[in-house]
Amino acid sequence: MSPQGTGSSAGVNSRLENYRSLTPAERLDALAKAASLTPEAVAALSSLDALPLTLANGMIENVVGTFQLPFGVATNFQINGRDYLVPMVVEEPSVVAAASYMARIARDNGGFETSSTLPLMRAQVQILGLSDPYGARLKLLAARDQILAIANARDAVLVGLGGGCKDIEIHVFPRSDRGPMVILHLIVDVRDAMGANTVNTMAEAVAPTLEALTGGEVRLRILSNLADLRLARARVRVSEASLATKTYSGARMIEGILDAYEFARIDPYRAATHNKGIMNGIDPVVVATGNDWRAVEAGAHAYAARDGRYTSMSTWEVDKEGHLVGTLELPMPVGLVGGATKTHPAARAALQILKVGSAQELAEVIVTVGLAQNMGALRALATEGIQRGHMALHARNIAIVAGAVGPEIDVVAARLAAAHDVRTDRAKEILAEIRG
Ligand SMILES: CC(C)(COP(=O)([O-])OP(=O)([O-])OC[C@H]1O[C@@H](n2cnc3c(N)ncnc32)[C@H](O)[C@@H]1OP(=O)([O-])[O-])[C@@H](O)C(=O)NCCC(=O)NCCSC(=O)C[C@@](C)(O)CC(=O)[O-]
Ligand SMILES: NC(=O)C1=CN([C@@H]2O[C@H](COP(=O)(O)OP(=O)(O)OC[C@H]3O[C@@H](n4cnc5c(N)ncnc54)[C@H](OP(=O)(O)O)[C@@H]3O)[C@@H](O)[C@H]2O)C=CC1
Repeated sequence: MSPQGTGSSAGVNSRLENYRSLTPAERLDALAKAASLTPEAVAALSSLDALPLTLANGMIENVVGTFQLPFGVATNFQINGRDYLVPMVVEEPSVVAAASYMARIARDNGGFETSSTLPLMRAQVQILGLSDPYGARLKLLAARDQILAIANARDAVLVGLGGGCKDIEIHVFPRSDRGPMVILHLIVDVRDAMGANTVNTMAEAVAPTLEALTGGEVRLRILSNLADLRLARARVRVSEASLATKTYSGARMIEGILDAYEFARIDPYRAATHNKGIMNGIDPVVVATGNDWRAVEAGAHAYAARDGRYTSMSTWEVDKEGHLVGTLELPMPVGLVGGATKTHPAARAALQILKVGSAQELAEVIVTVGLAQNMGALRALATEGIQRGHMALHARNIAIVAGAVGPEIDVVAARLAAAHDVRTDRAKEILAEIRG
């Protein structure tokens, strides 16, 4: 069986109909054709040894083996008029399905729109032992060009690419439990890198000069994961009609989504779960592309608390035409070079599937998937509840836990889902019946 595309204006067609009903091998074949994958990328995705031990041993310490996770592809994404197939590495069922479903609805409404800022990262240098922190601030500001020159001397490659240290900021904490603190921020355009190593090198390089300029003593020299100058944004606008189901009207769906959003906006207990739903979309793409998901998580949650109160990362509202409008803006420090992006063969294959031309474009795609995932979860929660769709897909996991193998897995899962009774003990009973 082969999926049929329904056409798209440019390059890849992400509308792969019947994709879910294929076998993994057939899906990979269809993906290879749709995304024109190289034989190396196909081999990396089909191999049971996608990360050879020799490579793994070079990546971290005390390696004893490798750990595999499912690699799926979300379909239907259209962003700024261009189609994207989205690689997602995740252990949780219903995430890829929900992203694909919401992308399908968005696609029928013109797709997602995105934008982003320049890839600017912050490195912090902590200066202690000062009795005149405001005086030190002015000395540092006066030496701005000297500090930029020292930082940029550490990365000729980056400067040659148009990046490098562009500015400094001084943050003064006149009183702390450890005395006055002056924190110098290096603002660095890291181009297509995540940039942590790059900015850390620069922070360490400028430290002796900062001590000489201020008479203080430098302690920490490290990037900030609150990358609030490196933002990616996504917006979706969908009609009432496109949200309607057999059971719920579009108007009821929108009211439910607005109630759910308001709950997350005012209550941090709900906001944490709402935002986890957003990260359900974001982390799998970050992991698939070999990027640092801890950095992305840290930045996203810190940004959600930037006004001093933890709240929803996304917003949901209704425009004058009655359409539901969702937006998401997050720090998105991800790269196409550096870290594991070029080391891990499957991460290289993921970037080939995405066909992004810059780290900024990758960041925009990732934030879009987060917004789609949020819409999927709210749509389910605001009406039928999460369990029907999620547990039906989780049933296959439960079948495996109960001991089902091969074709038994789908048979047991289908019976669990049909009875809306997805439990391991029930799965064991069904398995015993099948095996006679
Ligand atoms: C799960 C669905 C999509 C089913 O929804 P459905 O209405 O049963 O789906 P459908 O069978 O009508 O299919 C519609 C589309 O969904 C996709 N789809 C549907 N099934 C599959 C599948 N098996 N494999 C691949 N794709 C699938 C696919 O794109 C398909 O269109 P097509 O392209 O075929 O024309 C829906 O119930 C849903 O979106 N639920 C939400 C799921 C979710 O949010 N999961 C996250 C885990 S729960 C959590 O951790 C977060 C949370 C919820 O706590 C966050 C929060 O509280 O805010
Ligand atoms: N708190 C945190 O989040 C921390 C994270 N990390 C880790 O740091 C790693 C990411 O650091 P990162 O600096 O991105 O990685 P790398 O140092 O591996 O790569 C960045 C370098 O690649 C070179 N480069 C080549 N082409 C480009 C291009 N187009 N754009 C930008 N740079 C280019 C640059 O110079 P050159 O060729 O001269 O190297 C640049 O300095 C991740 O593994 C992360 O986990 C580390 C410390 C802390």
